Amino acid sequence: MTNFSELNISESTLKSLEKMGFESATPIQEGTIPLALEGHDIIGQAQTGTGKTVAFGVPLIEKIDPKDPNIQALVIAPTRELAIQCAEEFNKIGYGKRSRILSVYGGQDISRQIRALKNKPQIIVGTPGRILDHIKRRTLKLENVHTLVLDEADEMLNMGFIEDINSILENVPSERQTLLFSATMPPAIRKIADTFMTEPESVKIKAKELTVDNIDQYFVKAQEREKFDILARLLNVQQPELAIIFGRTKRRVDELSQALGIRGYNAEGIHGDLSQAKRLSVLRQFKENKIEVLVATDVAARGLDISGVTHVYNFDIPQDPESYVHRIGRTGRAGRSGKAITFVTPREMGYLRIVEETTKKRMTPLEPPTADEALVGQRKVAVEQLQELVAKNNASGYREMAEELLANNSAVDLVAAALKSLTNEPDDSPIKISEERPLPMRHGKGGGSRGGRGGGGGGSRGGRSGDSRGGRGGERRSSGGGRSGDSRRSGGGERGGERREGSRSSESRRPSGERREGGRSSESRRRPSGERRRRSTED
Ligand SMILES: Nc1ncnc2c1ncn2[C@@H]1O[C@H](COP(=O)(O)OP(=O)(O)OP(=O)(O)O)[C@@H](O)[C@H]1O
Ligand SMILES: [Mg+2]
Repeated sequence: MTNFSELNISESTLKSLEKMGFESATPIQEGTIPLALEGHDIIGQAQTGTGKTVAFGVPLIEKIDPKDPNIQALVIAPTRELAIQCAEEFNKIGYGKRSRILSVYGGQDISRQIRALKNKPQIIVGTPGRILDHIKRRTLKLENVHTLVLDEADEMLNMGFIEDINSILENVPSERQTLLFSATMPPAIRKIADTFMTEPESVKIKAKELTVDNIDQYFVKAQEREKFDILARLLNVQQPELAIIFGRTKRRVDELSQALGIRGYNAEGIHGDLSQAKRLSVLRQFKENKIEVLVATDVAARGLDISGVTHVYNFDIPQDPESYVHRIGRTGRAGRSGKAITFVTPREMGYLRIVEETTKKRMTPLEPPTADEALVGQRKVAVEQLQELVAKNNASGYREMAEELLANNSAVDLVAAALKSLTNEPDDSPIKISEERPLPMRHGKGGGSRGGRGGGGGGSRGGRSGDSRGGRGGERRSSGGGRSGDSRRSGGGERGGERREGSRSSESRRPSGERREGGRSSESRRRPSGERRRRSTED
């Protein structure tokens, strides 16, 4: 454990870190901060939730000249929420130096941002589309930028932002320091490094597994139509403090959050078709524990740091192992423990194996709880609630009524009735969740069956290049349309249900005729150039 004071950090920043409650540097911070302070370009890789933001945030803040009113640093992030979160973290790190930080992202009134840009921010954190928009409007001047950060660069590549980033960088001096960070570094990241960086130093925190140890990983094998009831029972039995449920499409997220609401859970959905105000308010309520279950597309998979997330459920297994790593990484952060439960249909078992091969970690099979077990879970909560109420001792207004009731009934009957009324009994109100098509058949690298666990993946449909793209006739999506930031965010031309938001999942909808290469690395799944589409909603 290294103390921050050993890392050549200024007094004011050390004070900020202390104020943030950090005692010692995490390995990625220890590995990158001194190198970055020496001016090297850096590719930093470390598991989810291990403090990468501070790893680039500290050198960034250290390099800001407080007397220089120009924009000195630019940080690019793939989603709006992440841009905001980074800016908030920098505000804390830069507290002592009074650094001026501004986030710019799509979905927020641009004239407000233009006014804010006039207040001489020194650091800009933003999403690619909106940054580009400001450049085109000449409201963002980047000629004095000396430090550039790409957070979750591989995701920006997946989302088709590479051209935007290229255009942005034409406006940033080539004489600069570039820092690039992510928990996963698929081979395609090399391309970004070659394009945007100068002799980068790679700092990879060696770990046996790609996922942190403190996340217990399970899978539940179930048919598509059984998944919702199993999910509801799992929530009853596992009693998460805060849970994130990932679904594959926006429609899925809408249906799931509604269905959970009907069954009595405090759930809300978040995806790219919601207004920015709604996205932010849902996230805020979740952070404040006013919502217990957040249902999300991959828009919430990267980088978001919400303490108290004890469970992540992959209602749909993600298509890419990288997406899996980031999704489950929303729990088990900063050394806390967490549980990740992934639903997989028998047909999709091949994906599970690919995920396991990538993470180098086996998931434990989990038997779906029975309705009785779920009921036991809910009753336990009712007992706890009742005990809490007694402990609070503020029900004096009810004592007289209680005595009356006790005069005419047995105490046991009364308490039993009270418990029953407090129990959210698993209810069977019919819920309609549209069935998702299973992912195309796919084998794990090893291919063979694993001791009766899987079985499923072996199909005969020549899957990889074929069935992934066929079939979903009538699907449309915005083609990226106008180049300026806002135009492509709304995703207005897309159809309600059919869209996928997952990173590379859009691959599966490529018009036929384009071959998807086999192999499991995301390099091999990268879209051929010229076919770069962005996920429509995130800038
Ligand atoms: N030195 C430290 N000591 C204790 N906690 C820390 C330290 N550095 C960062 N943290 C906390 O750890 C949590 C995770 O940090 P951060 O969001 O930067 O992770 P990350 O590595 O970027 O994860 P992801 O890959 O998911 O983006 C945050 O709540 C952060 O405040
Ligand atoms: Mg991060």
